[in-house]
Amino acid sequence: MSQVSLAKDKIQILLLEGVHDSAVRILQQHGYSNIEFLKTSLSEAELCEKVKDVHFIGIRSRTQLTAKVFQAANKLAAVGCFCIGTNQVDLTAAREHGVVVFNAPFSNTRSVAELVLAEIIMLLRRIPEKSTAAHQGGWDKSAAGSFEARGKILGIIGYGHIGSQLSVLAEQIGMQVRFYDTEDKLSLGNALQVATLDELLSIADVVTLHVPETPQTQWLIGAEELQKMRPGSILINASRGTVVAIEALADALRSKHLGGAAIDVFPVEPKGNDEEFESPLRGIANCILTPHVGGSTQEAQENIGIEVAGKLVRYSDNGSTLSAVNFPEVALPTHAGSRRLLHIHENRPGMLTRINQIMADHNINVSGQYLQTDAKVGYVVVDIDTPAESNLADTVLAEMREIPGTIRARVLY
Ligand SMILES: NC(=O)c1ccc[n+]([C@@H]2O[C@H](COP(=O)([O-])OP(=O)(O)OC[C@H]3O[C@@H](n4cnc5c(N)ncnc54)[C@H](O)[C@@H]3O)[C@@H](O)[C@H]2O)c1
Ligand SMILES: O=C(O)CC[C@@H](O)C(=O)O
Repeated sequence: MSQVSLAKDKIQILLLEGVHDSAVRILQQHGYSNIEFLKTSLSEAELCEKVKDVHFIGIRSRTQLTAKVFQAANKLAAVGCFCIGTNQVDLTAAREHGVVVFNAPFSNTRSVAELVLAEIIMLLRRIPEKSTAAHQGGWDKSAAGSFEARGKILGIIGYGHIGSQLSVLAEQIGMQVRFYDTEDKLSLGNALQVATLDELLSIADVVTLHVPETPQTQWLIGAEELQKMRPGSILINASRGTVVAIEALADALRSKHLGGAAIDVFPVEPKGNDEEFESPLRGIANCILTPHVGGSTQEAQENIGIEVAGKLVRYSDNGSTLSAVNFPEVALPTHAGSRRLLHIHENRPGMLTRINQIMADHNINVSGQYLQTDAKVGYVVVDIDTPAESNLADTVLAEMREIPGTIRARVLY
């Protein structure tokens, strides 16, 4: 057996932020037993120390994988984001270090959509403040300021997986859906796309945000945009905390320009359940504050665990990068009966020729070859017919590593 391919029990896996047990189960079922499981996230300094020996890391939304962390992570092959958002990972730095990043693009979509639908109804009925009053011994039995959702206009910003799923659910309770997206989107049911954000803000009774965190969505909703919303209307944000200027929102709620808000994500979130949550929104009436739990249901977390752990296993066992978010995608058949070599390199001309020259020099029979590139990175997978006990794969790997522009190369177990 090759000296350079790592036995599965030597492959170190670090799972952070209490990812669901289903992830551990899947990894163990596939022979990966060297798993460290932590309930919390780690700071950059802690990560830089910890990742030195780690081959695979699993995180959720709190752990920041910065360029510095990738610099320290010499052995890291892949990152699994056990969530939808990948803004917490420096995807460029990961790619430059040959680290493949996976996520779960729709495992918690339904959970977020259901929570937002519930919040729409609760806020239109002013339930948060009535409930708070009742807990304090009050009895606010009144219809003033309480409305049905039926017939109201729901304005969705970002009509992707979550936005469009919510659109379907909201129509089922009689809401009229309008949406704004920077891309042309297929409208589901009777929903209609509007041309500008301003138009959406000026017509909607409820505005809800479902955009990713990008430079374009940072502070997308500030004081000016809030002023453009209809008096008494409602704002919901379960996307990312940097999308809404939170002080401006607090002002708009205190002045009663807005009738209510539900916020699940914040510019700064506590690192763990023991840290105090600070926000200018605390104590404001008709404002639901939730601790970033839009996707936190048993169903979603279990599915995410299975999906992302499965992607890590397929990459580790087979080299498959299908659905990676920062890497050329290659879907590969299994490689029973051959040794599989992976070569990740800067996308320069002539790389494949050089790899094939090494095979020719050793008179190796190549039984399969796969190449995928993007603007920056090339990914070549080569299956070679060589007996398991031969050290030829090690020799070839060593020579492949010498090719200028090589980022990372390995031979699969
Ligand atoms: N609160 C939670 O627990 C939770 C759970 C899951 C996802 N999220 C967040 O929700 C976001 C959306 O998830 P999704 O699965 O629907 O993503 P998605 O990629 O399917 O959809 C995002 C949509 O936003 C649109 N968009 C991008 N920039 C825009 C802009 N500037 N203006 C208008 N539209 C814009 C895109 O074209 C796309 O249609 C995720 O990126 C994540 O940050 C939060
Ligand atoms: O579970 C999490 O930490 C994040 C959930 C959500 O924001 C996501 O991006 O999927």
